[in-house]
Amino acid sequence: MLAANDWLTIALAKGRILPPTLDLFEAAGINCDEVREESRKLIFTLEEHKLRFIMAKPTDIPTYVEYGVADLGVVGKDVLMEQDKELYELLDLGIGPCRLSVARKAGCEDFSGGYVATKYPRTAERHFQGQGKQFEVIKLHGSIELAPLLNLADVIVDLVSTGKTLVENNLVETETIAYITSRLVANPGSYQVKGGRVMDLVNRLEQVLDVNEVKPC
Ligand SMILES: Nc1ncnc2c1ncn2[C@@H]1O[C@H](COP(=O)(O)OP(=O)(O)OP(=O)(O)O)[C@@H](O)[C@H]1O
Ligand SMILES: O=P(O)(O)OC[C@H]1O[C@H](OP(=O)(O)OP(=O)(O)O)[C@H](O)[C@@H]1O
Repeated sequence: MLAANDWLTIALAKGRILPPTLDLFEAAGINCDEVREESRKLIFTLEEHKLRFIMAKPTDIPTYVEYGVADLGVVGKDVLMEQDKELYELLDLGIGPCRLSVARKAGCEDFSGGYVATKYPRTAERHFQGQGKQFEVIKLHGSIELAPLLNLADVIVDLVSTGKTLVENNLVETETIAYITSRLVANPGSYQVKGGRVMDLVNRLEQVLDVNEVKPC
């Protein structure tokens, strides 16, 4: 008989990375139909696989995993870099490819210092401190591209994928800080105690990723 700790709880990010995450789990043999249905349910129990999915905001995923209420989580590298928690990063899932970049208004001078608007204050600080620039970070929660247009900030640090948002707002990308994809992360304690189950899932996902040949972004 399976022991209680043969159950795994996985925190999944609601939003744009949820559909490709479910695609991946399905390809690994885990039927996610119930999770895909339009619903306000936040916890899904998959008895057959002894899995529990919890649906959380992307930026909260590391917290659920850190405290061990989720054994595993799927979250963007952008969030992991910003929060820098003690989690094990087990797999690059290749989902949600984009880059974290610096951008400014087209035609403006290069950034030598000033105001930086971003959802990622710690990452931005590390970046500009490393360049020895004098700056002040303004934390925003979305539509970051507004900041330079309204002269709230000289530059932004934000995610770029197609580049459409920058182009449509007359902004230009000047530096790439990091290439981003979503990662499978583990609570270190869960990794020790539930190693067999965790590695079984990792192996299944790895096989799917091998078939799909995740390309570096
Ligand atoms: N334009 C994009 N293209 C591809 N991946 C992206 C893009 N924007 C964000 N991502 C990735 O998807 C993750 C989740 O983004 P999503 O837009 O769903 O949530 P969010 O805006 O960060 O959070 P919230 O919904 O709480 O505001 C990000 O952490 C990042 O890794
Ligand atoms: O290069 P693109 O393909 O245009 O994508 C980049 C945009 O996507 C994200 O915003 P999101 O859609 O999550 O909205 P938000 O501004 O509310 O965070 C990101 O913050 C950029 O604004």
